[in-house]
Amino acid sequence: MSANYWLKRWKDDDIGFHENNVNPYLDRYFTNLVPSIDSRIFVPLCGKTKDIAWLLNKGMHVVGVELSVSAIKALFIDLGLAPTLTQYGQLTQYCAGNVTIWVGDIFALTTELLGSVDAIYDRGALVALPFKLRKKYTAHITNITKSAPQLLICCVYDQSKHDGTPYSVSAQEVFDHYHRIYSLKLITCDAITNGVKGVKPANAVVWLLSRKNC
Ligand SMILES: C[S@@+](CC[C@H](N)C(=O)[O-])C[C@H]1O[C@@H](n2cnc3c(N)ncnc32)[C@H](O)[C@@H]1O
Repeated sequence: MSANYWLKRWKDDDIGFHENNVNPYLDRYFTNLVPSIDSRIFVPLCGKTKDIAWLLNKGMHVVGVELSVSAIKALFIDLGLAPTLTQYGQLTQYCAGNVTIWVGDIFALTTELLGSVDAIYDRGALVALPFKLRKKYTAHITNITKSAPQLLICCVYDQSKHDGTPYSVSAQEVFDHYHRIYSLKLITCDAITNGVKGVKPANAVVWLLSRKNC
C-alpha cells in the first residue's frame, strides 16, 4: 500500500474509515490498560481521529504519526490548537499542548524521535496495511516503543470477498506477529452489523497486548 494511495484518499475525501464519534472500544477498554493520567499514548497511523481528543480529555499525552498533512491540519483545527512545526529529516513534528504528531512515514520514526510511550492504541493501523507491510509494521512498532502494551482493534472477515482495506487480520495472525513479546488477551469479538465493505459475516476483534515478563 503506497503513500500515494493514502494521500489520494485524503485528497479525494475518501475517508470512510474516519469515525465522527469516539471509538466505543477505546471508551470501554482503554483505561484498563493505562489507568494513570499523564500517560503518554502512541497512536500509529492516526489520521484525524476523534480518539485523540478523548485521550487528551482523560489527561493523557498523545504522540501520533500520519502520512497526510491535510489530516493533521484538520486534526489541530478540530482540537482548537495551533501547532509549532519542526523538521526532523523526513518527518515534520507538529506539536501543541499535550499532542505531538509526526507527519510522514511511520517507518522513518525512530525510538529517539518518538520518546518513551506507556501504551499504544491501534485502531485502523494494522488493518490498513497489506500482509507484507503488517509484518514490517508490527516489528517496527514493537521496536520503537520498546514493546509498550497495546489495545488493538482488528476486523475479521472472508478476505477473498474484498481485496483491500481494512484488511482482515485473524487471531492466528495477531498471535504470529506478537506472541514472542506480548501476552495476548482477546477482550471481545462482536459482529459488525453491516459487515466490512458489504462482506458479511464480519467481526470486530479487540485485543489487549501486555508485555511478557522477561
Ligand atoms: C485506515 S486509516 C486509520 C486512521 C485512524 N487510525 C482512524 O482510526 O481514523 C489509516 C491511516 O494511516 C495512514 N498511513 C498509511 N500508511 C502510513 C505510513 N506508512 N506512515 C504513516 N501513516 C500512514 C493513512 O494516511 C491513513 O490516515
